[in-house]
Amino acid sequence: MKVFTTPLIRDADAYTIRHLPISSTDLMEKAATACAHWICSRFPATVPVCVFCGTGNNGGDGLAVTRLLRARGYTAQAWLVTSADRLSPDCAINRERLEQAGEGPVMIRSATEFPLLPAGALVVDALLGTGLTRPLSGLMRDIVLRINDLHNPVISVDIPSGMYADQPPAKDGITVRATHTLSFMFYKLAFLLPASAPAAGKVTVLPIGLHPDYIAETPTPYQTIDARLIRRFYKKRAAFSHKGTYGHALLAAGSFGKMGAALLSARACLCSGAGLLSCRIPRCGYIPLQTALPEAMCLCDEEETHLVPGERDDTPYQSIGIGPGIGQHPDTVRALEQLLQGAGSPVVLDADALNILARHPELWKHVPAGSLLTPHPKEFERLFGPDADDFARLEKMRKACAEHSVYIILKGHHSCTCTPEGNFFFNTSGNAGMATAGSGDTLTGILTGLLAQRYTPLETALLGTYIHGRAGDHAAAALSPESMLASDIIDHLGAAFLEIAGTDMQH
Ligand SMILES: NC(=O)C1=CN([C@@H]2O[C@H](COP(=O)(O)OP(=O)(O)OC[C@H]3O[C@@H](n4cnc5c(N)ncnc54)[C@H](O)[C@@H]3O)[C@@H](O)[C@H]2O)[C@@H](O)CC1
Ligand SMILES: [K+]
Repeated sequence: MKVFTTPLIRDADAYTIRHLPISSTDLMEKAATACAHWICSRFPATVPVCVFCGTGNNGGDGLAVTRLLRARGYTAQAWLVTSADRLSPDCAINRERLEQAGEGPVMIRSATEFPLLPAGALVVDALLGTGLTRPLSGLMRDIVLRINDLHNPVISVDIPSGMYADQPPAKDGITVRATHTLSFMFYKLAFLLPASAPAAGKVTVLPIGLHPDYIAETPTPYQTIDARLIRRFYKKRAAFSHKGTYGHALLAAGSFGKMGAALLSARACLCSGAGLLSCRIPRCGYIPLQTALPEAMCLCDEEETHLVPGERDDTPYQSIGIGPGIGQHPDTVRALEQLLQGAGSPVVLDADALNILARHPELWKHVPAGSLLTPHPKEFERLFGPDADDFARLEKMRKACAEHSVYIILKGHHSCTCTPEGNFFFNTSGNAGMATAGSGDTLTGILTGLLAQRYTPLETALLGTYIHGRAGDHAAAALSPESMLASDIIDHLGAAFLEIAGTDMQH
């Protein structure tokens, strides 16, 4: 799904009004109807609804939602927060409509007029939307602070009031902390970035009928990864295929005390469909790996405890994953250099392979074009230095991917893949239970397994992050986010693949 910036959303709005055609008031009615419908499908009419409105179009949405909820039998009350009486035209129309339908909004002109809410009330935040131009101050700030002090569920209309959609939060700025945000038509960039996203709570994108031509034809560097995108290139296995069809993967992983990382990535690689897997490991890992994963072949290094440069290996691997648990021994640095020099096609680099690269930037010249790097934020910082905010980091990712012709998957709640062309794909699957030891090793294994099956590096990044997250979601549903382990993610990869393959695979 495309992610548009606020100026483009406004263009989409204007284009829709011109070409459908539809009036801006009717478009607001559609948006408000979608919100009211969502509320009705989740909260019974016995729940009182308190709607806090501003004087722009976000406030207009709130006034319309109040009217629509009342029409469906809810006890809904609107408050209009304003220190002046100037309302946007559509907000003014909706104030009038609410008055005509019974009872208009109650004015709040000072924080002392903040109401005592009925017990168990649902709060709707329609104070400010994408028209935010400056940090909250004065009355608006006071009201948001009062809302944040409540213990009621808070539904933000379009975006939490006070949050910028396309720029970092202001220093000392405040924003409504929503339980749930109902975003019109698209995700906002802020919902996908760690500094702002938590305040949005759970985000639901509500279609409001913006013109499909505009959406299809307008380019944007930002997209979310979802099942629809994945199904465009997911390859079902052919009946007349053999293990060679699905590639031979090599994983260089493990050191003394960290053979678990090798084992996790190796299992994940095979469970993602690689035809054959060889594991390049130090000698100490031979018995555990062969015992725990008989499906994998082992290439043991001469050294007992860590990877060292070895003899030339001319096997034509379809993919090579390097990094889980390898440590940073000087011999391992040379082993990494040797592997990169011999690779010839894109590799997957993770964990200590990235830490070595950060300390030995001269190795960059050996990283094959199209390779996939999977840093978590700290590893990213070691590689490219610290950033002032999430947006500065996106810009740094864009430059690094272009300069080195690589794909970077910055791991996080919405893992973000950046391409050498400067496009960003945010993953939407996964959960906090995946913040557990070895979760990254499983991702490396999955990516190496997909690359072996001749998915392109971009397809590998998108399918890999998405399926890793979905497997994590299945694991969390079965075991709870607290109890699930990285190996449970691997155990649920099958459920995630079946989901993507569709129902015909399940019989
Ligand atoms: N584009 C769409 O898809 C649609 C958008 N609609 C709504 O329209 C909203 C945008 O409406 P507007 O552009 O009128 O903007 P807002 O409703 O966000 O507010 C704009 C007003 O707030 C003032 N303002 C800005 N920053 C402020 C601050 N820190 N403190 C106090 N006042 C401040 C502005 O000067 C302006 O008067 C969206 O968020 C959405 O809720 C819907 O009504 C219809 C469809
Ligand atoms: K809002």
